[in-house]
Amino acid sequence: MALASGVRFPARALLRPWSLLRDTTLGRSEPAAGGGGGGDGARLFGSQRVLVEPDAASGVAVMKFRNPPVNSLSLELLTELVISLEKVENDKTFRGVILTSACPRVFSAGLDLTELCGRNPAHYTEYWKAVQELWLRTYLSSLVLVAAINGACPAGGCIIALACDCRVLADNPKYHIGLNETLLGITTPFWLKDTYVNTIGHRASEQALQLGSLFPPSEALQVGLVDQVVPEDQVLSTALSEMARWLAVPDHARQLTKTMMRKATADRLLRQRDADIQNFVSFICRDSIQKSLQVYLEKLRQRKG
Ligand SMILES: CCCCC/C=C\CCC/C=C/CC(=O)SCCNC(=O)CCNC(=O)[C@H](O)C(C)(C)COP(=O)(O)OP(=O)(O)OC[C@H]1O[C@@H](n2cnc3c(N)ncnc32)[C@H](O)[C@@H]1OP(=O)(O)O
Repeated sequence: MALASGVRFPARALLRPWSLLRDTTLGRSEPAAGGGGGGDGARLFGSQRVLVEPDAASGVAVMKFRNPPVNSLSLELLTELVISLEKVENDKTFRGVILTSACPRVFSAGLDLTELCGRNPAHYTEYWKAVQELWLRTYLSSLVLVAAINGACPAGGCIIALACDCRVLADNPKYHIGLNETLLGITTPFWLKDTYVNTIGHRASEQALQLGSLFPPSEALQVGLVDQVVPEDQVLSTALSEMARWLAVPDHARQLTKTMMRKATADRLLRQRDADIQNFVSFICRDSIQKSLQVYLEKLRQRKG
């Protein structure tokens, strides 16, 4: 699939990209933002793991991750998110997207650890390209992106939220957000570190990244990781109000300003994408890293039982 940033998608997506977008119940979905959703528009954008509720009247689409139980970012979910975002972005009806979760209590558990364990280098290469692609597409999107964080938001979940223009978090002490990679025995790639620094500053990032801090809502607000913390049942309505505030600004001026603010960070990755992939693959293939990840995954599984 030819995308602006040059990423190649899984063979099945390359052969039949829309095979990933079959399904769905989308035509029957609830209107997103004050009516007008559903119908053919919804059918056009949604997929099995990404539910899209478009509202042509407001120009806003609500995009819900639907990869139970915890919206882990599998290769399929990453691919479907990129395709859905691209389709919304290419439809001039839309000026904004709200990213949220259709799974209870979890926004996203981050990268799918089963994609990082026990696979071969070709798989890791394909997977990391898809991670890069989603980040570039969200971080550089000309649309206004608002994260309506209605659940736990560790690691890769936080990365998606950080790429948005604005973050609204539900006020539930269980809904932690942050980059906890070090606790898994892995490190954060430089471009995600840069995004963290851009959001919460150097000193706070230095501490939080090394400690693998996951912040409860009040602390996330205090450190500037999120912009608003609101009662759980008001997350979506607050995200829609935030969206209206951002959409009140003329698109061209806002988009140019966004590009001006984000270009240097994105360019750092764009200049060395292949090297970043190679770094990732050789890092993740190390026996010690594989062992750490497997121990972490096993702990997660046991915690449940
Ligand atoms: C030198 C060069 C360096 C280059 C760069 C190198 C490396 C880059 C590193 C890449 C960055 C990685 C970032 C990541 O995103 S790693 C993923 C980190 N994620 C987490 O730590 C979150 C783990 N999950 C949780 O904490 C919880 O699941 C929860 C999200 C808080 C939800 O809790 P709960 O509702 O109680 O659900 P369970 O814990 O019972 O989970 C249900 C089910 O899901 C499985 N699972 C959970 N998270 C993941 C995951 N991320 N991937 C895959 N599977 C996951 C969990 O094991 C349960 O499965 P079973 O039902 O089979 O037991």
